[in-house]
Amino acid sequence: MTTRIAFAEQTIPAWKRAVLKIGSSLLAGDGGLSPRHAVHLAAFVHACRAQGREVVIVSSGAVAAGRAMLHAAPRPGAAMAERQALAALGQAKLMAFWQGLFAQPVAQVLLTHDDVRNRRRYLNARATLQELLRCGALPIVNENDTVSVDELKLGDNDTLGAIVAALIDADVLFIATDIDGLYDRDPRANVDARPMQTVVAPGDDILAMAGGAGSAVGTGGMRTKILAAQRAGAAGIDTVLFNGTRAAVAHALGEDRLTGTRLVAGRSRIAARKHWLRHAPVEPGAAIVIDAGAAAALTGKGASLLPIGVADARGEFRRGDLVEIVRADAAHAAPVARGVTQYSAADIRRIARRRSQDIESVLGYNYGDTIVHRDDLSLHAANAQEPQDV
Ligand SMILES: Nc1ncnc2c1ncn2[C@@H]1O[C@H](COP(=O)(O)OP(=O)(O)O)[C@@H](O)[C@H]1O
Ligand SMILES: N[C@@H](CCC(=O)OP(=O)(O)O)C(=O)O
Repeated sequence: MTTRIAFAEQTIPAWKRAVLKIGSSLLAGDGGLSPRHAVHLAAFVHACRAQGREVVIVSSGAVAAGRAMLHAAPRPGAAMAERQALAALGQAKLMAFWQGLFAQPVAQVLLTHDDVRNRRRYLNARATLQELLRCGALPIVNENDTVSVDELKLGDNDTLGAIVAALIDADVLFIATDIDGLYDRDPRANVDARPMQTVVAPGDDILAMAGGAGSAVGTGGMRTKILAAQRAGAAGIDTVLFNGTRAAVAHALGEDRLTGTRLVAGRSRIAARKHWLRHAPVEPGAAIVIDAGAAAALTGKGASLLPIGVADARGEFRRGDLVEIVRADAAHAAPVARGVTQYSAADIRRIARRRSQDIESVLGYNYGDTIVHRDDLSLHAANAQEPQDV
């Protein structure tokens, strides 16, 4: 009998914020949700939080939980409406299941494709997740299956994990599954499949190694995990695949020791973000108009843009749009920078030249002290004092 070659242990870089995606294959037992593997994953999350690290869970399992409530068997190819109904039945069970494994409050976050495609909803989802982390809750994300018809569907929770990782600016995406990691061939069909321990910038050759789901409850298989790693990598985020059925593996991971596959992003997070800021289309005709003092603060001090240095807003744009930042004095006509605005044009006209502390009293609400945060801002080449990527 041939024994499959085992993965060796490797150290992964220290991280502060992570997404942990947990597949149905780890949660669904014979009679619905089973804590058998989940307890080890909960212990991993607990250990990370005890070290001051932040974790957002992306958990599958609603469909499997709903199915168990109806005592129905898995049906590959079940109609969309059937899966949606099962998810609606099982989602509350899934949250109760996780709450039973954690002392701190868990928070349910359900997302569809629309929530991340639409810039404003994206920002609102991000703000909610950040606030949940700040107040010490444990966010547990799933796809909002009830309303996810084809064009809204993210498709699988591996993709959702990558999207959430980018959304919260995570350092790493952990994907817990029922196999030790990525092999160079589908290990179900090939006993001599070889472990892939570290892959830098996984491309199509790596995708070609990955097959479909391994169980009746899993949906995407290794292929969607590699696609998720590519998506996370485009945002500069590493992905780690590990076997969530093995308590010792989950325990070691809490100490940055990995037995599994590390898929390393081909670019840094800052480079990915700056690249997007520099190349994404801006709102046509829209600009935030700033004074000379603000221009000096942005270009010379690397500061965020505050309302005190804003003179006006040009054109119409909404919170979350990417807009040009220009100087009020006609002698400096070229744009200074571009950035993602936290406030709409209408709001900016009302809070221009005001102190950040006054935003709330002027608008009746506030989205923070800055009009454009430093991280959401890219200086134009003529002003840039930071290296430009391509
Ligand atoms: N090249 C490969 N390396 C590792 N696993 C693979 C590969 N190709 C296909 N698989 C299958 O992918 C399965 C994991 O995906 P899936 O069943 O969707 O689980 P989950 O519910 O955790 O998302 C494994 O059990 C394995 O059978
Ligand atoms: N949203 C679905 C999960 C879909 C999914 O991608 O499942 P899996 O392949 O097990 O991660 C559910 O909660 O059942």
